[in-house]
Amino acid sequence: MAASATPPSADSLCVAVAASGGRDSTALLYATARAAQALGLRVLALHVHHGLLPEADAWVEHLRRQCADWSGQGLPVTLRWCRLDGSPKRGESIEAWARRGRYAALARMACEEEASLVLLAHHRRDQAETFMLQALRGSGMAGLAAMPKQIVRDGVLWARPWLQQPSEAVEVYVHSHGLSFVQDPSNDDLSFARNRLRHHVMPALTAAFAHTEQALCAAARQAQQARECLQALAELDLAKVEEGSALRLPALEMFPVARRVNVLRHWLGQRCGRGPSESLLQRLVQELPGDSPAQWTVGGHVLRRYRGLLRCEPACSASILLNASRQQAISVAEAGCYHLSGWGGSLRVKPVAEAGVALSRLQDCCLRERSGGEQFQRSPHSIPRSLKKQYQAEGVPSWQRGGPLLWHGDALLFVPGLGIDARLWAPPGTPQFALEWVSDTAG
Ligand SMILES: Nc1ncnc2c1ncn2[C@@H]1O[C@H](COP(=O)(O)OP(=O)(O)OP(=O)(O)O)[C@@H](O)[C@H]1O
Repeated sequence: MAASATPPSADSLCVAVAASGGRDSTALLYATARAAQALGLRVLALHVHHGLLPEADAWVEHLRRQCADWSGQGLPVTLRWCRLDGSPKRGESIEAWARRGRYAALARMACEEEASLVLLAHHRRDQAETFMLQALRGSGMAGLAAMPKQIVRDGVLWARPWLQQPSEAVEVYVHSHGLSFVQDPSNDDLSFARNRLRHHVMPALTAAFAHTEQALCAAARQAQQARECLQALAELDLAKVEEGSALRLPALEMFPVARRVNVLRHWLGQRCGRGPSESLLQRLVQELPGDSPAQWTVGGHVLRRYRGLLRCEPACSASILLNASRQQAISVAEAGCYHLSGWGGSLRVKPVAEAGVALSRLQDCCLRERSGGEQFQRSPHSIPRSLKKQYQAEGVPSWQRGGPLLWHGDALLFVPGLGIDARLWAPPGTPQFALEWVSDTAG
Protein backbone atom coordinates (compact mmCIF):
# COMPACT_ATOMS: atom_id res chain seq x y z
CA MET A 1 0.00 0.00 0.00
CA ALA A 2 1.29 3.47 -0.89
CA ALA A 3 1.89 5.76 2.09
CA SER A 4 1.20 9.48 1.88
CA ALA A 5 4.32 11.58 1.46
CA THR A 6 3.41 13.80 4.43
CA PRO A 7 1.78 12.53 7.60
CA PRO A 8 -1.64 14.07 8.27
CA SER A 9 -1.67 17.22 10.37
CA ALA A 10 -4.15 18.03 13.11
CA ASP A 11 -6.13 19.95 10.48
CA SER A 12 -6.50 16.95 8.15
CA LEU A 13 -9.97 15.63 7.47
CA CYS A 14 -10.96 13.13 10.09
CA VAL A 15 -12.90 9.86 9.73
CA ALA A 16 -14.14 8.20 12.91
CA VAL A 17 -14.60 4.45 13.42
CA ALA A 18 -16.82 3.17 16.23
CA ALA A 19 -14.51 0.61 17.81
CA SER A 20 -15.74 -1.89 20.38
CA GLY A 21 -12.41 -3.74 20.35
CA GLY A 22 -14.23 -6.77 18.86
CA ARG A 23 -13.24 -8.60 15.69
CA ASP A 24 -15.27 -6.67 13.14
CA SER A 25 -14.61 -3.13 14.29
CA THR A 26 -10.92 -3.95 14.79
CA ALA A 27 -10.78 -5.04 11.14
CA LEU A 28 -12.66 -1.94 9.99
CA LEU A 29 -10.45 0.36 12.05
CA TYR A 30 -7.31 -1.18 10.60
CA ALA A 31 -8.62 -1.10 7.01
CA THR A 32 -9.73 2.51 7.42
CA ALA A 33 -6.40 3.56 8.93
CA ARG A 34 -4.53 2.01 6.00
CA ALA A 35 -6.77 3.70 3.44
CA ALA A 36 -6.53 7.01 5.33
CA GLN A 37 -2.74 6.79 5.38
CA ALA A 38 -2.76 6.71 1.59
CA LEU A 39 -5.22 9.61 1.39
CA GLY A 40 -3.63 11.86 4.05
CA LEU A 41 -6.63 11.64 6.38
CA ARG A 42 -6.79 11.22 10.16
CA VAL A 43 -8.64 8.32 11.77
CA LEU A 44 -10.24 8.52 15.15
CA ALA A 45 -11.12 5.31 16.98
CA LEU A 46 -14.14 6.09 19.15
CA HIS A 47 -14.84 3.72 22.00
CA VAL A 48 -17.60 3.71 24.59
CA HIS A 49 -17.08 2.00 27.95
CA HIS A 50 -20.57 1.03 29.09
CA GLY A 51 -19.52 0.48 32.69
CA LEU A 52 -21.41 -2.83 32.71
CA LEU A 53 -18.82 -5.61 32.53
CA PRO A 54 -15.63 -6.10 34.59
CA GLU A 55 -13.69 -6.78 31.35
CA ALA A 56 -14.48 -3.33 29.94
CA ASP A 57 -11.43 -1.63 31.50
CA ALA A 58 -9.16 -4.17 29.80
CA TRP A 59 -10.86 -3.47 26.45
CA VAL A 60 -9.99 0.22 26.73
CA GLU A 61 -6.43 -0.74 27.57
CA HIS A 62 -6.29 -3.14 24.60
CA LEU A 63 -7.50 -0.41 22.23
CA ARG A 64 -5.09 2.10 23.69
CA ARG A 65 -2.13 -0.21 23.09
CA GLN A 66 -3.33 -1.26 19.65
CA CYS A 67 -3.79 2.33 18.46
CA ALA A 68 -0.40 3.31 19.90
CA ASP A 69 1.26 0.35 18.09
CA TRP A 70 -0.40 1.19 14.78
CA SER A 71 0.45 4.83 15.19
CA GLY A 72 4.08 3.78 15.81
CA GLN A 73 3.91 1.94 12.47
CA GLY A 74 2.89 5.18 10.75
CA LEU A 75 -0.88 4.65 10.64
CA PRO A 76 -2.72 7.95 11.33
CA VAL A 77 -4.94 6.63 14.14
CA THR A 78 -5.73 7.95 17.61
CA LEU A 79 -8.12 6.70 20.28
CA ARG A 80 -10.79 8.69 22.04
CA TRP A 81 -13.03 6.97 24.58
CA CYS A 82 -15.52 7.77 27.28
CA ARG A 83 -17.40 5.99 30.01
CA LEU A 84 -21.18 6.06 30.29
CA ASP A 85 -22.75 6.95 33.56
CA GLY A 86 -26.37 6.92 34.56
CA SER A 87 -28.70 3.95 34.43
CA PRO A 88 -31.67 2.72 32.40
CA LYS A 89 -34.92 4.69 32.66
CA ARG A 90 -37.85 2.92 34.26
CA GLY A 91 -39.04 0.17 31.92
CA GLU A 92 -35.97 0.48 29.65
CA SER A 93 -33.83 -2.63 29.08
CA ILE A 94 -30.09 -2.50 29.79
CA GLU A 95 -29.44 -3.20 26.11
CA ALA A 96 -31.64 -0.32 24.97
CA TRP A 97 -30.05 2.00 27.52
CA ALA A 98 -26.53 0.96 26.44
CA ARG A 99 -27.38 1.45 22.74
CA ARG A 100 -28.93 4.86 23.33
CA GLY A 101 -26.01 5.97 25.51
CA ARG A 102 -23.44 4.56 23.09
CA TYR A 103 -24.80 6.36 20.02
CA ALA A 104 -25.18 9.63 21.95
CA ALA A 105 -21.60 9.38 23.26
CA LEU A 106 -20.23 8.48 19.82
CA ALA A 107 -22.03 11.45 18.25
CA ARG A 108 -20.79 13.82 20.96
CA MET A 109 -17.15 12.67 20.67
CA ALA A 110 -17.29 12.80 16.86
CA CYS A 111 -18.67 16.36 16.91
CA GLU A 112 -16.07 17.50 19.43
CA GLU A 113 -13.33 16.08 17.20
CA GLU A 114 -14.94 17.56 14.07
CA ALA A 115 -15.40 14.15 12.50
CA SER A 116 -18.62 14.27 10.51
CA LEU A 117 -18.38 10.66 9.32
CA VAL A 118 -18.57 7.70 11.72
CA LEU A 119 -18.11 4.17 10.37
CA LEU A 120 -19.81 1.18 12.00
CA ALA A 121 -18.63 -2.39 11.40
CA HIS A 122 -21.98 -4.13 10.91
CA HIS A 123 -21.84 -6.72 8.14
CA ARG A 124 -24.23 -8.94 6.18
CA ARG A 125 -24.87 -11.44 8.97
CA ASP A 126 -25.72 -8.59 11.39
CA GLN A 127 -28.18 -7.22 8.84
CA ALA A 128 -29.82 -10.62 8.24
CA GLU A 129 -30.16 -11.12 12.00
CA THR A 130 -31.68 -7.68 12.45
CA PHE A 131 -34.25 -8.40 9.74
CA MET A 132 -35.13 -11.75 11.34
CA LEU A 133 -35.43 -10.25 14.82
CA GLN A 134 -37.74 -7.55 13.52
CA ALA A 135 -39.84 -10.09 11.64
CA LEU A 136 -40.11 -12.21 14.78
CA ARG A 137 -41.35 -9.14 16.66
CA GLY A 138 -44.04 -8.67 14.03
CA SER A 139 -42.58 -5.32 12.89
CA GLY A 140 -43.82 -3.35 9.92
CA MET A 141 -41.75 -1.91 7.08
CA ALA A 142 -39.76 0.45 9.32
CA GLY A 143 -38.42 -2.48 11.37
CA LEU A 144 -37.98 -4.87 8.46
CA ALA A 145 -35.88 -2.25 6.67
CA ALA A 146 -33.27 -3.18 9.34
CA MET A 147 -30.09 -1.04 9.34
CA PRO A 148 -29.57 1.70 6.74
CA LYS A 149 -26.31 1.71 4.81
CA GLN A 150 -25.96 5.33 5.78
CA ILE A 151 -27.98 7.87 7.69
CA VAL A 152 -27.49 11.42 8.99
CA ARG A 153 -28.43 11.73 12.64
CA ASP A 154 -27.29 14.02 15.47
CA GLY A 155 -25.12 16.01 13.08
CA VAL A 156 -23.15 12.93 12.02
CA LEU A 157 -23.16 10.76 8.89
CA TRP A 158 -23.22 7.16 10.14
CA ALA A 159 -22.11 4.67 7.50
CA ARG A 160 -21.86 0.88 7.41
CA PRO A 161 -19.43 0.21 4.56
CA TRP A 162 -19.42 -3.57 5.16
CA LEU A 163 -23.16 -4.13 5.30
CA GLN A 164 -23.01 -6.39 2.25
CA GLN A 165 -19.83 -8.20 3.26
CA PRO A 166 -20.09 -11.72 4.68
CA SER A 167 -18.72 -12.27 8.15
CA GLU A 168 -16.31 -14.83 6.67
CA ALA A 169 -14.61 -12.13 4.58
CA VAL A 170 -13.93 -10.14 7.75
CA GLU A 171 -12.59 -13.28 9.39
CA VAL A 172 -10.15 -13.82 6.52
CA TYR A 173 -9.02 -10.16 6.66
CA VAL A 174 -8.37 -10.36 10.40
CA HIS A 175 -6.29 -13.54 10.01
CA SER A 176 -4.34 -12.34 7.04
CA HIS A 177 -3.24 -9.21 8.93
CA GLY A 178 -2.74 -10.98 12.27
CA LEU A 179 -5.06 -8.55 14.07
CA SER A 180 -5.81 -9.11 17.74
CA PHE A 181 -9.21 -8.31 19.22
CA VAL A 182 -11.20 -8.76 22.42
CA GLN A 183 -13.98 -11.29 23.04
CA ASP A 184 -17.16 -10.00 24.61
CA PRO A 185 -18.52 -12.83 26.83
CA SER A 186 -22.05 -11.43 26.54
CA ASN A 187 -22.05 -12.51 22.87
CA ASP A 188 -22.57 -16.07 24.18
CA ASP A 189 -25.33 -15.19 26.64
CA LEU A 190 -28.41 -16.99 25.35
CA SER A 191 -30.76 -14.81 27.34
CA PHE A 192 -30.33 -12.25 24.52
CA ALA A 193 -32.60 -12.89 21.53
CA ARG A 194 -29.89 -12.00 19.02
CA ASN A 195 -27.52 -14.58 20.51
CA ARG A 196 -30.18 -17.33 20.41
CA LEU A 197 -30.82 -16.47 16.80
CA ARG A 198 -27.11 -16.37 15.96
CA HIS A 199 -26.14 -19.59 17.69
CA HIS A 200 -29.23 -21.77 17.11
CA VAL A 201 -31.51 -20.47 14.39
CA MET A 202 -29.24 -19.01 11.70
CA PRO A 203 -26.97 -22.08 11.41
CA ALA A 204 -30.04 -24.32 11.00
CA LEU A 205 -31.61 -21.98 8.45
CA THR A 206 -28.39 -21.68 6.47
CA ALA A 207 -27.99 -25.47 6.47
CA ALA A 208 -31.49 -25.80 5.00
CA PHE A 209 -31.38 -22.73 2.71
CA ALA A 210 -27.87 -21.91 1.56
CA HIS A 211 -28.68 -18.31 0.60
CA THR A 212 -30.43 -17.39 3.83
CA GLU A 213 -28.29 -14.32 4.58
CA GLN A 214 -28.43 -12.92 1.06
CA ALA A 215 -32.19 -13.48 0.84
CA LEU A 216 -32.88 -11.80 4.19
CA CYS A 217 -30.69 -8.82 3.26
CA ALA A 218 -32.45 -8.50 -0.09
CA ALA A 219 -35.79 -8.52 1.74
CA ALA A 220 -34.48 -5.77 4.06
CA ARG A 221 -33.50 -3.65 1.04
CA GLN A 222 -36.98 -4.05 -0.44
CA ALA A 223 -38.54 -3.14 2.89
CA GLN A 224 -36.39 0.03 2.90
CA GLN A 225 -37.80 1.04 -0.47
CA ALA A 226 -41.35 0.13 0.53
CA ARG A 227 -40.96 2.24 3.66
CA GLU A 228 -39.83 5.25 1.62
CA CYS A 229 -42.85 4.88 -0.66
CA LEU A 230 -45.22 4.62 2.30
CA GLN A 231 -43.70 7.74 3.85
CA ALA A 232 -44.12 9.68 0.62
CA LEU A 233 -47.76 8.55 0.33
CA ALA A 234 -48.42 9.46 3.97
CA GLU A 235 -47.07 13.00 3.35
CA LEU A 236 -49.37 13.43 0.36
CA ASP A 237 -52.41 12.08 2.22
CA LEU A 238 -51.62 14.08 5.34
CA ALA A 239 -51.65 17.31 3.35
CA LYS A 240 -55.27 16.50 2.41
CA VAL A 241 -56.52 15.86 5.96
CA GLU A 242 -54.45 18.11 8.24
CA GLU A 243 -55.97 21.21 9.79
CA GLY A 244 -53.30 22.99 11.80
CA SER A 245 -51.98 20.45 14.27
CA ALA A 246 -55.17 18.32 14.04
CA LEU A 247 -56.57 15.79 11.57
CA ARG A 248 -60.01 16.21 9.96
CA LEU A 249 -61.66 12.89 10.69
CA PRO A 250 -64.35 12.93 7.97
CA ALA A 251 -61.61 13.51 5.37
CA LEU A 252 -59.44 10.78 6.88
CA GLU A 253 -62.31 8.31 6.74
CA MET A 254 -62.63 8.82 2.99
CA PHE A 255 -59.38 6.87 2.55
CA PRO A 256 -59.35 3.06 2.34
CA VAL A 257 -58.29 1.38 5.59
CA ALA A 258 -54.67 0.70 4.60
CA ARG A 259 -54.04 4.36 3.70
CA ARG A 260 -55.83 5.54 6.82
CA VAL A 261 -53.55 3.33 8.94
CA ASN A 262 -50.54 4.63 7.02
CA VAL A 263 -51.48 8.27 7.67
CA LEU A 264 -52.15 7.62 11.37
CA ARG A 265 -48.88 5.74 11.80
CA HIS A 266 -46.92 8.55 10.18
CA TRP A 267 -48.76 11.38 11.97
CA LEU A 268 -48.56 9.72 15.40
CA GLY A 269 -44.89 8.88 14.83
CA GLN A 270 -44.18 12.56 14.15
CA ARG A 271 -46.15 13.81 17.13
CA CYS A 272 -45.20 11.18 19.72
CA GLY A 273 -41.56 10.69 18.69
CA ARG A 274 -42.08 6.97 17.98
CA GLY A 275 -44.50 4.90 15.99
CA PRO A 276 -47.68 3.51 17.58
CA SER A 277 -48.21 -0.24 18.02
CA GLU A 278 -50.11 -2.13 15.33
CA SER A 279 -52.79 -3.14 17.83
CA LEU A 280 -53.45 0.51 18.69
CA LEU A 281 -53.67 1.42 15.00
CA GLN A 282 -56.20 -1.35 14.39
CA ARG A 283 -58.21 -0.16 17.39
CA LEU A 284 -58.18 3.43 16.18
CA VAL A 285 -59.43 2.43 12.75
CA GLN A 286 -62.40 0.73 14.45
CA GLU A 287 -63.10 3.41 17.03
CA LEU A 288 -62.27 6.74 15.39
CA PRO A 289 -65.47 7.07 13.34
CA GLY A 290 -68.04 8.78 15.56
CA ASP A 291 -69.25 12.21 16.66
CA SER A 292 -69.12 12.24 20.44
CA PRO A 293 -65.98 13.46 22.25
CA ALA A 294 -63.60 10.57 22.96
CA GLN A 295 -59.99 10.00 23.89
CA TRP A 296 -57.28 7.36 23.67
CA THR A 297 -53.89 7.07 25.37
CA VAL A 298 -50.87 6.70 23.08
CA GLY A 299 -47.68 6.25 25.10
CA GLY A 300 -47.14 9.55 26.89
CA HIS A 301 -49.74 11.29 24.73
CA VAL A 302 -53.50 11.66 24.64
CA LEU A 303 -55.42 11.47 21.41
CA ARG A 304 -58.70 13.38 21.47
CA ARG A 305 -61.65 13.44 19.10
CA TYR A 306 -63.76 16.55 19.27
CA ARG A 307 -66.10 18.05 16.69
CA GLY A 308 -64.66 16.09 13.79
CA LEU A 309 -61.03 16.85 14.64
CA LEU A 310 -58.39 14.53 16.07
CA ARG A 311 -55.69 16.10 18.24
CA CYS A 312 -52.65 14.56 19.86
CA GLU A 313 -51.17 16.23 22.95
CA PRO A 314 -48.67 15.28 25.62
CA ALA A 315 -50.50 13.53 28.45
CA CYS A 316 -48.82 15.74 31.04
CA SER A 317 -51.12 18.68 30.19
CA ALA A 318 -53.96 16.78 31.83
CA SER A 319 -52.00 15.55 34.82
CA ILE A 320 -50.43 18.94 35.50
CA LEU A 321 -53.87 20.39 35.90
CA LEU A 322 -55.07 17.51 38.03
CA ASN A 323 -52.12 17.89 40.35
CA ALA A 324 -52.31 21.65 40.50
CA SER A 325 -53.05 23.28 43.80
CA ARG A 326 -56.77 23.92 43.93
CA GLN A 327 -56.41 27.58 44.81
CA GLN A 328 -53.63 30.15 44.45
CA ALA A 329 -53.68 33.87 45.18
CA ILE A 330 -52.03 36.00 42.53
CA SER A 331 -51.40 39.69 42.14
CA VAL A 332 -50.72 41.25 38.75
CA ALA A 333 -49.18 44.71 38.92
CA GLU A 334 -48.39 45.29 35.26
CA ALA A 335 -48.62 43.87 31.77
CA GLY A 336 -46.48 40.79 31.15
CA CYS A 337 -46.45 37.02 31.04
CA TYR A 338 -46.80 35.24 34.38
CA HIS A 339 -45.77 31.60 34.42
CA LEU A 340 -47.81 29.52 36.85
CA SER A 341 -45.95 26.22 36.87
CA GLY A 342 -48.36 24.46 39.22
CA TRP A 343 -51.12 25.15 36.71
CA GLY A 344 -49.23 24.07 33.59
CA GLY A 345 -49.27 27.40 31.79
CA SER A 346 -48.89 31.18 31.80
CA LEU A 347 -51.23 34.12 32.14
CA ARG A 348 -50.55 36.82 29.54
CA VAL A 349 -51.63 40.34 30.44
CA LYS A 350 -51.58 43.03 27.76
CA PRO A 351 -53.12 46.48 27.36
CA VAL A 352 -56.22 46.79 25.18
CA ALA A 353 -58.63 49.55 24.21
CA GLU A 354 -61.84 47.75 25.14
CA ALA A 355 -63.33 44.62 26.71
CA GLY A 356 -60.45 44.52 29.23
CA VAL A 357 -60.22 44.61 33.00
CA ALA A 358 -58.82 47.39 35.22
CA LEU A 359 -55.42 46.67 36.75
CA SER A 360 -56.78 47.32 40.22
CA ARG A 361 -58.93 44.18 39.99
CA LEU A 362 -55.94 42.08 38.95
CA GLN A 363 -53.94 42.99 42.03
CA ASP A 364 -56.08 40.84 44.22
CA CYS A 365 -57.09 37.68 42.40
CA CYS A 366 -57.26 33.99 42.93
CA LEU A 367 -56.78 31.02 40.58
CA ARG A 368 -59.12 28.11 41.16
CA GLU A 369 -60.02 24.93 39.37
CA ARG A 370 -63.48 24.71 37.90
CA SER A 371 -65.82 23.23 40.47
CA GLY A 372 -69.16 23.37 38.62
CA GLY A 373 -72.06 25.80 38.70
CA GLU A 374 -70.00 28.86 37.63
CA GLN A 375 -71.81 31.49 35.54
CA PHE A 376 -70.16 33.56 32.82
CA GLN A 377 -71.42 36.52 30.83
CA ARG A 378 -69.91 36.81 27.36
CA SER A 379 -70.91 40.41 26.47
CA PRO A 380 -72.73 43.37 28.07
CA HIS A 381 -75.81 42.56 25.97
CA SER A 382 -76.06 38.87 26.77
CA ILE A 383 -77.17 37.17 29.97
CA PRO A 384 -74.99 35.09 32.32
CA ARG A 385 -75.02 31.39 31.37
CA SER A 386 -73.46 28.31 32.84
CA LEU A 387 -69.85 27.73 31.83
CA LYS A 388 -70.88 24.47 30.19
CA LYS A 389 -73.30 26.27 27.85
CA GLN A 390 -70.76 29.02 27.10
CA TYR A 391 -68.07 26.49 26.30
CA GLN A 392 -70.42 24.65 23.96
CA ALA A 393 -71.48 27.88 22.25
CA GLU A 394 -67.84 28.88 21.68
CA GLY A 395 -66.70 25.36 20.70
CA VAL A 396 -64.08 25.12 23.48
CA PRO A 397 -62.94 21.44 23.47
CA SER A 398 -63.71 19.45 26.61
CA TRP A 399 -60.05 18.98 27.60
CA GLN A 400 -59.48 22.74 27.65
CA ARG A 401 -62.27 23.27 30.15
CA GLY A 402 -60.45 22.22 33.28
CA GLY A 403 -59.51 25.78 34.27
CA PRO A 404 -57.78 27.48 35.87
CA LEU A 405 -60.43 30.13 36.45
CA LEU A 406 -59.41 33.57 37.68
CA TRP A 407 -61.56 35.06 40.42
CA HIS A 408 -61.74 38.54 41.93
CA GLY A 409 -63.37 38.02 45.29
CA ASP A 410 -66.61 36.16 44.59
CA ALA A 411 -66.74 37.28 40.96
CA LEU A 412 -65.53 35.03 38.19
CA LEU A 413 -63.22 37.35 36.26
CA PHE A 414 -61.56 35.31 33.53
CA VAL A 415 -62.07 31.92 31.88
CA PRO A 416 -59.42 30.49 29.48
CA GLY A 417 -60.95 30.09 26.04
CA LEU A 418 -63.83 32.48 26.85
CA GLY A 419 -62.19 35.67 28.11
CA ILE A 420 -63.14 38.26 30.72
CA ASP A 421 -66.67 38.25 32.15
CA ALA A 422 -68.44 41.28 30.65
CA ARG A 423 -69.70 42.32 34.08
CA LEU A 424 -66.11 43.13 35.05
CA TRP A 425 -65.10 44.97 31.89
CA ALA A 426 -63.51 48.38 32.58
CA PRO A 427 -65.46 51.43 31.31
CA PRO A 428 -64.54 52.48 27.74
CA GLY A 429 -61.71 55.01 27.62
CA THR A 430 -60.08 53.89 30.90
CA PRO A 431 -56.80 51.92 31.09
CA GLN A 432 -57.54 48.20 30.78
CA PHE A 433 -55.94 44.85 30.08
CA ALA A 434 -56.81 41.69 28.16
CA LEU A 435 -55.98 38.26 29.59
CA GLU A 436 -54.94 35.09 27.79
CA TRP A 437 -54.09 31.65 29.15
CA VAL A 438 -51.23 29.89 27.34
CA SER A 439 -50.81 26.22 28.21
CA ASP A 440 -47.20 24.91 28.52
CA THR A 441 -48.07 22.22 26.02
CA ALA A 442 -49.57 24.55 23.40
CA GLY A 443 -47.98 24.70 19.96
N1 LIG B 1 -18.54 -0.07 22.98
C1 LIG B 1 -18.48 0.36 21.73
N2 LIG B 1 -17.77 1.45 21.43
C2 LIG B 1 -17.73 1.91 20.15
N3 LIG B 1 -18.38 1.32 19.13
C3 LIG B 1 -19.08 0.22 19.39
C4 LIG B 1 -19.19 -0.32 20.68
N4 LIG B 1 -19.98 -1.41 20.63
C5 LIG B 1 -20.35 -1.53 19.35
N5 LIG B 1 -19.81 -0.57 18.59
C6 LIG B 1 -19.99 -0.37 17.13
O1 LIG B 1 -21.22 -0.95 16.72
C7 LIG B 1 -20.97 -2.04 15.85
C8 LIG B 1 -21.93 -3.16 16.12
O2 LIG B 1 -21.91 -3.51 17.46
P1 LIG B 1 -22.01 -5.03 17.92
O3 LIG B 1 -22.37 -4.99 19.36
O4 LIG B 1 -22.86 -5.76 16.97
O5 LIG B 1 -20.54 -5.50 17.69
P2 LIG B 1 -19.50 -6.14 18.72
O6 LIG B 1 -19.83 -7.56 18.91
O7 LIG B 1 -19.44 -5.29 19.96
O8 LIG B 1 -18.07 -5.96 18.05
P3 LIG B 1 -17.55 -6.04 16.62
O9 LIG B 1 -18.67 -5.67 15.67
O10 LIG B 1 -16.43 -5.07 16.63
O11 LIG B 1 -17.06 -7.44 16.41
C9 LIG B 1 -19.53 -2.43 16.11
O12 LIG B 1 -19.01 -3.10 15.01
C10 LIG B 1 -18.91 -1.10 16.35
O13 LIG B 1 -18.69 -0.40 15.13
